[in-house]
Amino acid sequence: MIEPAPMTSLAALGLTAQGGREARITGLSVDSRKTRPGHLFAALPGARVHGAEFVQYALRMGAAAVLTDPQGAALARDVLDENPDVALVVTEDPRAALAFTAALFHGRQPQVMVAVTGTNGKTSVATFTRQIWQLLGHEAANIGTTGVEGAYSAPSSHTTPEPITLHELLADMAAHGVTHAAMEASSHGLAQRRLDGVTLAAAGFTNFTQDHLDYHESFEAYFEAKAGLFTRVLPADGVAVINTDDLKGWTLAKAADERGQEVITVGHDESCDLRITNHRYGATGQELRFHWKGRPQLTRLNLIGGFQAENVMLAAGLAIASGSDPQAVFDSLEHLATVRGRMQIAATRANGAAIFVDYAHTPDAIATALKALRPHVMGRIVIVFGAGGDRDTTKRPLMGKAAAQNADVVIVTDDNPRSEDPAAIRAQVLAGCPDANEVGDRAEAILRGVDMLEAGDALLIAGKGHETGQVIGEDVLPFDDAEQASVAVAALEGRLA
Ligand SMILES: CC(=O)N[C@H]1[C@@H](OP(=O)(O)OP(=O)(O)OC[C@H]2O[C@@H](n3ccc(=O)[nH]c3=O)[C@H](O)[C@@H]2O)O[C@H](CO)[C@@H](O)[C@@H]1O[C@H](C)C(=O)N[C@@H](C)C(=O)N[C@H](CCC(=O)O)C(=O)O
Ligand SMILES: Nc1ncnc2c1ncn2[C@@H]1O[C@H](COP(=O)(O)OP(=O)(O)OP(=O)(O)O)[C@@H](O)[C@H]1O
Ligand SMILES: N[C@H](CCC[C@H](N)C(=O)O)C(=O)O
Ligand SMILES: [Mg+2]
Repeated sequence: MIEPAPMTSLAALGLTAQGGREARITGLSVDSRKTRPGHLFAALPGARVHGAEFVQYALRMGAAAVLTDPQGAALARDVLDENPDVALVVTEDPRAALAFTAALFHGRQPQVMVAVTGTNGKTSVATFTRQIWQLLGHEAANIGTTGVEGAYSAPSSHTTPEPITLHELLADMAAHGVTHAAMEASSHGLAQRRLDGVTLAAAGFTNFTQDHLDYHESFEAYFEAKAGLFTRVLPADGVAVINTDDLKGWTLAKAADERGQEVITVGHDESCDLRITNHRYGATGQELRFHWKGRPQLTRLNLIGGFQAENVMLAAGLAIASGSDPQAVFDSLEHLATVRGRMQIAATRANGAAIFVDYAHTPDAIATALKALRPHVMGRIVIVFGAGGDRDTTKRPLMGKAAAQNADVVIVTDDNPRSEDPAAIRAQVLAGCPDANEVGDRAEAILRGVDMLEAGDALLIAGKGHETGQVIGEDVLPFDDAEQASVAVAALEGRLA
């Protein structure tokens, strides 16, 4: 990683400490266990505990300053009174302050940045945007669930990295010549102000359906978090690129317009700036006809699923919104490659039946993925899926229902049970699809699914996409759906020793 920028006084970071006290800041931390001498420790209100409880440990590790909210200042008052040399910055929204502080501390980001939010499609849109930029000759990367990919590679533990990690990363990307970056804005990331310090040229919205109701209080709170990308993070001179096939898109387009942002609408409606008019589906891709500002365009996409065409259109809109030439963008689309684990053809049986791996892990995504597969498939569609442990429990029966309504054969299995009893999770899913087959072991479920395939049939293995592990309790066991699909085909067709 690069050396921090030389702006290390609190004032240079835009912060004012109580009593005007100054401090020389050598770094930033939110976790007392990672605090180092001279750090500004951000004591943030948490879901479980207030970070101010750890101020005493942060000071023991050598913190020179503390950033917190009034509640945190009260909680840590005794320990701060005993350490009068430590500068204390109190603000109503310390997460937002931390985001701007991290941006100033690290000082650089790729010149052109865009972000995309929505329940489903963020990784796909960010990846397609990066691919378009690369095809146009830019040094580009995407940041999100699958890590940092493109002209710069790094693993990531979050879909939207935390501000300190994020700005350290962006500065390093810029130092390595990355000029264009597309990032995912998760609802957690937006609610926690993780990307408030990023300067965006454009922001995109895909769609809004159920997920994460374990974290957000209500549907409205979940939507408000997403809307923050347009109402708070994207500046007034930024461009909002919005899929209006989802009615919530119109609400966001109005909000963006009211802030003075230019709006590019994407979708099937006649009024859309980037309007999809026709798809023709084949076994390995689709042809797409669309209009840009009323003028027709034709392209072939080597991608499965009508929704991937919508994601491509949103990515094209983001590239145009951030300065690329529209015709050059449209000409690049036929070269786009499948996003790992998103409607990816993982294996094919000797009889031609194809096996797809997809990351659908919400009720809407399961329904969408199955419906999207239908026009590419002449025979039956079999689905193998489960629901993750320690996540929104209310989505489980709805995922089961979506599978039963849209597939011909349903096999319910395990998907990252984490700390929960896998059989109990399966039972909750099965409540929505009582006629389904239940096979707990995911490898066996995939084998059974593959075994059922006759000529013209297809198998959709949903939920894990690019993931390479199955999380059971505290253990992560190696597991890769695409690899298991190949193993199953080889085993059934006698190609294994
Ligand atoms: C639910 C959630 O988002 N939690 C985030 C939140 O943690 P929290 O509020 O539970 O923190 P807490 O445990 O109560 O602790 C409060 C504070 O004390 C600090 N602390 C704690 C212990 C200690 O010894 N010392 C110390 O300083 C913590 O660093 C924290 O700042 O604030 C922490 C940092 O301030 C984040 O690391 C943490 O993300 C956790 C790791 C996480 O798993 N988040 C996931 C759910 C997430 O963000 N997912 C989205 C994608 C979702 C999707 O779209 O699929 C993502 O963008 O990745
Ligand atoms: N535009 C879309 N509309 C509906 N469903 C979609 C759309 N795009 C993707 N999906 C479904 O959602 C799944 C996840 O796609 P993707 O990884 O692009 O979304 P994401 O928003 O990044 O998800 P996450 O919240 O996990 O980061 C896909 O595998 C597919 O099943
Ligand atoms: N980012 C999502 C991914 C879910 C993927 C699925 N395999 C699961 O474990 O539920 C989450 O953490 O909720
Ligand atoms: Mg994602």
